Amino acid sequence: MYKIVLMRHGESTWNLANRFTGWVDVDLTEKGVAEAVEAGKLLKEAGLTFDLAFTSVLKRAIRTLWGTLDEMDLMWLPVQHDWRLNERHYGALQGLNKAETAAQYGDEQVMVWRRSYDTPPPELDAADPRASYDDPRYAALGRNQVPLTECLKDTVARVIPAWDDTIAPAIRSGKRIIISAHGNSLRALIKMLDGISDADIVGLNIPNGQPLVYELDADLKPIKSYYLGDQAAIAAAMHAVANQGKAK
Ligand SMILES: O=C(O)[C@H](O)COP(=O)(O)O
Repeated sequence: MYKIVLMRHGESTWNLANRFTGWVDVDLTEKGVAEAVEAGKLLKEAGLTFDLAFTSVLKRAIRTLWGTLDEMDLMWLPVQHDWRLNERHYGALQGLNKAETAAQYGDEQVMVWRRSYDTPPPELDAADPRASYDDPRYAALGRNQVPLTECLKDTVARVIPAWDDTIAPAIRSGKRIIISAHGNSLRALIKMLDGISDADIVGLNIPNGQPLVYELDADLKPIKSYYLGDQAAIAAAMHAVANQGKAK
């Protein structure tokens, strides 16, 4: 049996401001930093430790990992940064307030943009300075690999190869791993692991900074999964994430 840990980054400045973030590289709030440390405490209490970490190329996930590993006295751990673990690209919505967007376009439309499996938000213009073409962290990617928007299906199409190419082989080789990533890149991974349908994935919301343990069998199929920490607080946090896209 293998045990792996998935964790969404702690609260970011744009989580606090309720803005669509996607590939925008915003930092953690003080609360987000504290959540990362608290996650480290929970992991230690659960008797978990790691040999290798995976994260995205966005600082909210990286800094969360740092805070957690620091608390666990594991700052020496090898870390693989992979753009394929980035948040889902939120297209032209990036930077907009979610509740204001719902007030303008309606809760239903925003729900489609946030949670439908295969309808992406409106695309960024390729000439928009917010496009990531010139960002050095994506220099190795072809222009057609740098998204201007993504639906969850598009995110699945990059997260699963990251799992197959690097994460799954590391687990099979016996490495105890933690993945610090994002709400929607983790939804993509969990969809695959748990075999969740395109319709049912709409209802899955991931709270910030809470370690999610997956116990996997020899074929890397989940035996069970559970969040560490205060279960009522976690349920409330998931509910709050679900409601972020509603007009106030
Ligand atoms: O990119 C974002 O805005 C969030 O990290 C995830 O947002 P969502 O829960 O609205 O998809």
